[in-house]
Amino acid sequence: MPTILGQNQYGKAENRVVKITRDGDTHHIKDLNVSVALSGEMDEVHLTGSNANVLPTDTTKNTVYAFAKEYGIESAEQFGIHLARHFVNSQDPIHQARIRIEEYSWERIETSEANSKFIGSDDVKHSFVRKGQETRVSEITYNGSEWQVISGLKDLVVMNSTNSEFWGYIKDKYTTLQEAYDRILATQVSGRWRFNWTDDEQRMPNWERSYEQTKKHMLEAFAETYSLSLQQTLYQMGSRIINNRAEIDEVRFSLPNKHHFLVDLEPFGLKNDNEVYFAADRPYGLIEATILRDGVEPKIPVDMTNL
Ligand SMILES: O=c1[nH]c(=O)c2[nH]c(=O)[nH]c2[nH]1
Repeated sequence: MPTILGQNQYGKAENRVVKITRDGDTHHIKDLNVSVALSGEMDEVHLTGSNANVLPTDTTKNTVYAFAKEYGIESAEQFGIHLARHFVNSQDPIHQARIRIEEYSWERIETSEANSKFIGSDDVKHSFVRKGQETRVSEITYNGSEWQVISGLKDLVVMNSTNSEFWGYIKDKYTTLQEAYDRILATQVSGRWRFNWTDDEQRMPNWERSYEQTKKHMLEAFAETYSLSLQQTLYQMGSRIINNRAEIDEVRFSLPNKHHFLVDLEPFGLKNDNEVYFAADRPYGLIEATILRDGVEPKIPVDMTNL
């Protein structure tokens, strides 16, 4: 039975590229998910197995990272135009390039005036929260006499583009991790906090204001902590809440370490001066801990996935 090869395309999908532009100590982020699809004279590779017309998908991936360095990422559109033009103009067998780009937007974490004075600058210029609302969660339990209220949030994505190090850890025969003295620290915060209000008769917290303030303290602690580990940052976020919110006795965080690896651009004759990163989605480190007011019993479940 004769068969016909129909439409076909190929390339590397979902190249996660993060570009940090450093303007003094003010940093700017571009965070893209870039998918490349090429088509052209590709009959042979499908029909006979000859790869003579195939630019490897691996090369298309490398090109994305190299172009982030060479041309910068002014906008997704401008970046996509550079890539598409390059693939079509540089390789005769490639007649069409389709570049699809998703862009994740980031906003700066604002720190309050008092804290800014405390850290001696107007604002933290390297701390960001990803746009798009987090999910706010709560769990209310009542047994006829006592209340337990736990509130929290999930899917709040934050990043520090500097002021994070990780070194001095155990090295055994399986350790390959290089010590880091200036790395990106990024996480998707899942946090729960338990109120000490248990009784109708007592004054009830202002739940809305409490949430806003708790989130603010948590974000400020993330932005202002010079981090030697995500564990240390987590503890600072929790204790900042306990110290500033009298209505909360216990905080638990589950923080995935969203790793950003510097891309090796040396093979392309380019220097990567802490600018172009590969944002890996898995596996990830998972750092979890509870922070308690002194003398208080822990009640937030260790596993918060169903909370
Ligand atoms: O902040 C970190 N804590 C760790 O425990 C850890 N482990 C690791 O490989 N990287 C990191 N980073």
